[in-house]
Amino acid sequence: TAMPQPDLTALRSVLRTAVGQGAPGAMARLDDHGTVHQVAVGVADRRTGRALSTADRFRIGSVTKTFSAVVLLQLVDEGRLALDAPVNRYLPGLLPDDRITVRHVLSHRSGLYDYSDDLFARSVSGFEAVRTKVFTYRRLIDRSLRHARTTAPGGPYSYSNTNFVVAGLLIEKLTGQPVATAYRRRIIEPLRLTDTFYVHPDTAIPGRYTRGYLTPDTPGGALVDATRQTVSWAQSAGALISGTKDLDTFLSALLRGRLMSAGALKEMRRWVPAGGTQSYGLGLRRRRLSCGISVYGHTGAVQGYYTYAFTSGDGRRSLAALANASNSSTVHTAMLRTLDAAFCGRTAT
Ligand SMILES: CC1(C)S[C@@H]2[C@H](NC(=O)CCCC[C@H](NC(=O)C[NH3+])C(=O)[O-])C(=O)N2[C@H]1C(=O)[O-]
Repeated sequence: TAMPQPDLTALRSVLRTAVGQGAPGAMARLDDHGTVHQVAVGVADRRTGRALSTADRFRIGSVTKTFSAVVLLQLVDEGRLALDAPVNRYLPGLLPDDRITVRHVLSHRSGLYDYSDDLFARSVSGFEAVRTKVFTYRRLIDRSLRHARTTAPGGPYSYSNTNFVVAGLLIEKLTGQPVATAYRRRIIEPLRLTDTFYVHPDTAIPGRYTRGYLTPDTPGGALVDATRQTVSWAQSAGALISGTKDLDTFLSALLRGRLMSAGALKEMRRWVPAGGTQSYGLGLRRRRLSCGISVYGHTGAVQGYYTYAFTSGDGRRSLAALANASNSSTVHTAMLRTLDAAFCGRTAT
């Protein structure tokens, strides 16, 4: 079925609402069959008042999980990884249960506890305690294993950053390279993503970027400039830096089958329920929108930055949206409506 025309008036209005709800800035880049629409509202820097631009780079949080899943599915295509093999076959002794498979990890059905729940129970002090810290993957996994598992392997979806730290370990073990090299050689260079970087443990965002602001838990508290951080608590689960153009390019290429075999993409799109109108595949979300259209991609929430990167089933209409705020359910709820404006158009309810 033909997709409704995007509603650019609604898109601009939604971004203004997000800024009205406390985000210093909000922006979106919509690539509709090659016709590009770009909207930016508010500021990239509260101190200087510099206007936000869709050319500004930002931290994409868990959209990183989709990049990590792509690398591992390419390794499946290369015959170097089996989705239904135990993780411990590749990383002997890592996990306390040989029944946890690679597929369980990539679909958040491993039962591994999410260590970040402990880290950020108190948003600002939790962030300040780790913002310049450098963790090893194994230290993060050790933090998770101190807790009981949330489900038996292969049980219901239960989102956990720990799963994509395991994914990072698998990438490094199977490629013999750091994840930065795997992202660069397998995705960034082939797609010419000139705004996409993995700089961990460096805290600086290369080139031109928007600052990111963490909303404190106490209502009315001062925003915290969270721009400078290692994101070492997340790494292969959330430390990539990118831009709106690159995210549109990446999601479109992914859904158009340019990053892996048709078989591997089919595996990536085997869905499990993930709450509400969402499903989860392998490092990939599917959201069914108010008009019944489903879109494919991932959201990201890292201190200071909310990212929304989704494309249509045929990969021909892609939206990348960003608010330089976080820990704000009102901003997040507003920003989710960029998807309805972009893909449902005037039929959005
Ligand atoms: C499932 C999510 C939303 S959370 C998960 C991951 N981000 C994190 O796990 C960081 C959570 C702390 C972020 C922080 N929140 C707090 O400190 C709350 N106490 C803030 O908002 O700045 C990511 O990114 N994912 C999003 C995803 O996949 O969409």
